[in-house]
Amino acid sequence: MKIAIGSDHGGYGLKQNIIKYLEDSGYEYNDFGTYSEDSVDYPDFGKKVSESVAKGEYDKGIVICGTGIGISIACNKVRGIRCALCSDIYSAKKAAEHNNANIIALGGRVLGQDLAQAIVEAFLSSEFEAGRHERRVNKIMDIEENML
Ligand SMILES: O=C(CO)[C@H](O)[C@H](O)[C@H](O)COP(=O)(O)O
Repeated sequence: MKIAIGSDHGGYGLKQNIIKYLEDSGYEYNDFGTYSEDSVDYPDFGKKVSESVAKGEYDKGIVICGTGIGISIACNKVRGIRCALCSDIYSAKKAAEHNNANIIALGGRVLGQDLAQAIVEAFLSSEFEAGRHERRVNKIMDIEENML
């Protein structure tokens, strides 16, 4: 599985920790930045990760800002992206199983490193269950296709 990961300065520290987890777990990944704690704008990094996932270059994405809110909003503006902001393991698992989320957003100023790693592990190791959930996800994508 190929993973795209990105953050702003508020998520930089947690991103480095998650990258270590990805490496230790044998995931292939690309780090779209940011590459320091210098102040940057989270939409720039949400866009890079989202476009790479939407194009099919990566299977799933991980994005991190201070709260996870701003970068998740930005990601969800990209056609084909279903980005789920998660602060617990159950939601991360269900984001994959029920919502077919292709990006998870985390709050670098919200989560401890161990919990964040467990959330990422739940998201990456869970698969879409389809069935009744497929109908609902299709309705979400219909909204995107027919936006005003
Ligand atoms: O979600 C966010 C904004 O909606 C993020 O937390 C940003 O990382 C945060 O806004 C950055 O704030 P800063 O004061 O510029 O570090």
